[in-house]
Amino acid sequence: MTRKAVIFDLDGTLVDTAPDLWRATNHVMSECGRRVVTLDEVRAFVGHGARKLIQRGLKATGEEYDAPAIEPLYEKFVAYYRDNIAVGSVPFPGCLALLDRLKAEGISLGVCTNKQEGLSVKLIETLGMTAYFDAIIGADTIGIAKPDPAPYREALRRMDRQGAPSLLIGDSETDVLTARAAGVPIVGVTFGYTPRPIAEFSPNSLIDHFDEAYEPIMALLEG
Ligand SMILES: O=C(O)COP(=O)(O)O
Ligand SMILES: [Mg+2]
Repeated sequence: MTRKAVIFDLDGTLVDTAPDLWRATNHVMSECGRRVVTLDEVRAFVGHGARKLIQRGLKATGEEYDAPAIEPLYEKFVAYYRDNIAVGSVPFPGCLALLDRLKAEGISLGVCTNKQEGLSVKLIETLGMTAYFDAIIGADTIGIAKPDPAPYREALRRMDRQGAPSLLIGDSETDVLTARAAGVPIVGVTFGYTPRPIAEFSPNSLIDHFDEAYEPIMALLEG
């Protein structure tokens, strides 16, 4: 059996979660008497967890709140999002076919996200994707978020793939920095959420669609 591992970012990489993150953000914005934010705005706010997403929404629509004042908004956001986690969220085109193909090769698959672990597990379950993954690590799993490499390494540890050839697939600068810090290659996807195109951060490989992902993944895992 191969000892290889592929670890995926979640928001903007495996799953197009923006529609539901957008609704949850506007739920909180309206509580604060703010204007509605657009879907494109929310796509640029994602990447550093829900607290940062809310703070960016507040900044775009008026005054920012200080950290303690974000907490009740965060609670409201999470409660709403948990109940509406996959209303409009779907895996990106070609995602499931790629996961099937990698799994058929015996490659261990994991998730390393800055979303909360509980929300990530619920989203993946709701979309019927649980069986693909040997580990799902969120920002709160070990209390350390990407771009620190610790959550990536924790995913490998739980997958029993420490020291094995592995790589990260992600959509943002955070993912590129995480992979660099972990000393592994990064495949960037161009269809995700990032204020600056991921190409600017020079990922080892860049794909526009999951149909293009298999060959570069296998080549990078061969090293
Ligand atoms: O929840 C976020 O802000 C980011 O999540 P991701 O790390 O899966 O892109
Ligand atoms: Mg992402």
